[in-house]
Amino acid sequence: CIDKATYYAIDSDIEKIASSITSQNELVHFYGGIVRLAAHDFMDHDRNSGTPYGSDGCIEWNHEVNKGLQTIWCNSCPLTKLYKKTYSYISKADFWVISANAVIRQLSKNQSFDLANTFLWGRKDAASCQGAGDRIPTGTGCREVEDTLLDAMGLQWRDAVALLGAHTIGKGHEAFSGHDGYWMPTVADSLVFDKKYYEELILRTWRSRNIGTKEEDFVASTEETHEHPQMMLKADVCLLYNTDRKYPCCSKTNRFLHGVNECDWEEVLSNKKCPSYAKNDSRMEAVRAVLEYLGGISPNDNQGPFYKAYATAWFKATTNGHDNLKSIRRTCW
Ligand code: HEM
Repeated sequence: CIDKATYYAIDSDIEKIASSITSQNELVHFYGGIVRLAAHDFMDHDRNSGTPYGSDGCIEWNHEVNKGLQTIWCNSCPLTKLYKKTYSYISKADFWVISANAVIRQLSKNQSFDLANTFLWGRKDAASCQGAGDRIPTGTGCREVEDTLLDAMGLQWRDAVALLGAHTIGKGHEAFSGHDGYWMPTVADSLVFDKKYYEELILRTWRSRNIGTKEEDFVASTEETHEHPQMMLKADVCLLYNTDRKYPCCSKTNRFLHGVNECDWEEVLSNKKCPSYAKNDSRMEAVRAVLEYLGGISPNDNQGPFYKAYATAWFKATTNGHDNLKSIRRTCW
């Protein structure tokens, strides 16, 4: 049984670990890594396979795509130690989802976004999940998002767009995925779970980076990126622009900084505008979702549409493939 007291005890234990981390950069990775861990556990679900996997506490740790997760879950990692010391009577899969829920609550605006009411427990851990790593998307674009999140996991575009909004927290690492940078302009912004991901996506000039390598992605053209590069994956930018059709490209070709076109800082890309989707393209559903989660005309602080969609998508993703999960009780006694 998992009751409310246990659920919130995990939340507060994670807050305690976070408060002991003094470096902001490490804190960003601690928080971001926990949500990524839960996501990698559920993104291997394939409803069309004889081995559907999903949220089952099983990850192919040595797979390239999971690099970096071992800094969150390992014998000496605070999260793992917490689990082993106090909560090992519940499944790892449940613990990872509760931990990610805790991160999201703690980093949400006014700590108001609490996923406790939609949390279900009872996931069972799998001892092995061979091939699971091959199912996790690496960021090549929207064909891959369709294959994984839509076709295999059975989600809608609006769910996929909401889940990718989690990139508002955390960062990419040169040493792990090879994608170096934060999705947000500042480290402080990367510690807030809000709709800023969509604002950044739509408002900035994004130009292709790492062209011709397997780390192809986008970097923001902005003077605010002094402390670190601000980046987006192809899987992020393709929610608005058809980067599967044209890459390299630049999202806004008519902006200038110090007299130089923002697309032409490293490569000349001002003649390669990222194409919009045709009106009848099924991916317009993704574009419409991005616009919806902006919450109205900018600037505004309306987190409602994003939080609502995220809760729906997160529920589907974390319960996928399970049919016997239960709500948390008021008390187990
Ligand atoms: C198409 C799907 C996705 C792709 C291609 C993708 C790709 C990536 C990549 C390449 C990184 C950087 C890893 C590193 O270098 O440390 C990353 C980090 C992250 N991802 Fe995703 N991701 C996807 C979906 C998701 C989902 C569904 C979630 C959660 C709902 C999520 C949450 C995160 C978070 C929070 C981080 C930051 C990790 C940290 O700070 O260490 N991602 N993702």
